[in-house]
Amino acid sequence: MSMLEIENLSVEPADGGQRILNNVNLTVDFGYTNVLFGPNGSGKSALLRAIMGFGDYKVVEGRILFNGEDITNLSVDERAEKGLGIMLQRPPNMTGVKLSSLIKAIAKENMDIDKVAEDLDMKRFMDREINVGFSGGEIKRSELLQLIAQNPCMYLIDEPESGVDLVSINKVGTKIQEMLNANLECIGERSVKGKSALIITHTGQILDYLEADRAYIMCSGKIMCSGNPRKLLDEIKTQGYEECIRCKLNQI
Ligand SMILES: Nc1ncnc2c1ncn2[C@@H]1O[C@H](COP(=O)(O)OP(=O)(O)OP(=O)(O)O)[C@@H](O)[C@H]1O
Repeated sequence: MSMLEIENLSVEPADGGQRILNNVNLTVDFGYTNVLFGPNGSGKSALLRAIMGFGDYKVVEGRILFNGEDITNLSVDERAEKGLGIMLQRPPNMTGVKLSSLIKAIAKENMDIDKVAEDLDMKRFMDREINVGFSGGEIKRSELLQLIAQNPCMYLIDEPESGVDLVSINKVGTKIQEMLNANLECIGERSVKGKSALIITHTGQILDYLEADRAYIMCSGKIMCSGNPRKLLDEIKTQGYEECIRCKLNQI
């Protein structure tokens, strides 16, 4: 059994429209960090949002298993209680809500969140309204702080490096790896010490700071292949995503 198992998942927009994900199969084993590559509009964010259970998508086929349990029809908060957490690509502004208030509400007792805030250079943002006027890098670091505060067993991370300078990518990537390695029991009904992650990355820059075990390539809402993250990234850099179809033929 893996921590996360996506079985034959097909997803459509909740308000109707064309299918976004088609028969997606993907797993993340206990203690593994997997990455997801794919061109713009291929369905990567939709997959992460569907795993977390956001209402903008409806599952029309397949299922999502977490720690062996079918969570396909659970609400977002039920999934969060079971140990899933997400760092969004474009989180909304939360006018009127200070970052410190949200962190206080969500932080788990066993988490030294002051230290995390300091390491992410977020202490000076604690009295500010969440994301209001934040730069691209500040939004990412704030999102990561919120994710870590919840201490989930499974980190779903959408493009941690987009719009982020090299120093911030270093901070974000290093902190993700540190938290994944931390010998700290994460939340969920089946608490485990080995946390797992599924990370969307376009450039692969984050791979300079964290160890990824397996990569998947998604094109047009389908998983085309999987394999060694560095090897697949090199193939994308030299041959582009057009090779996805050929890749499908050589599927691992
Ligand atoms: N609610 C929705 N209604 C209609 N179409 C949608 C909806 N959400 C996503 N889509 C479409 O589904 C496709 C996949 O979107 P998604 O955001 O998952 O792509 P992505 O791979 O994360 O792209 P990027 O790398 O640009 O962030 C896109 O063509 C997008 O326009």
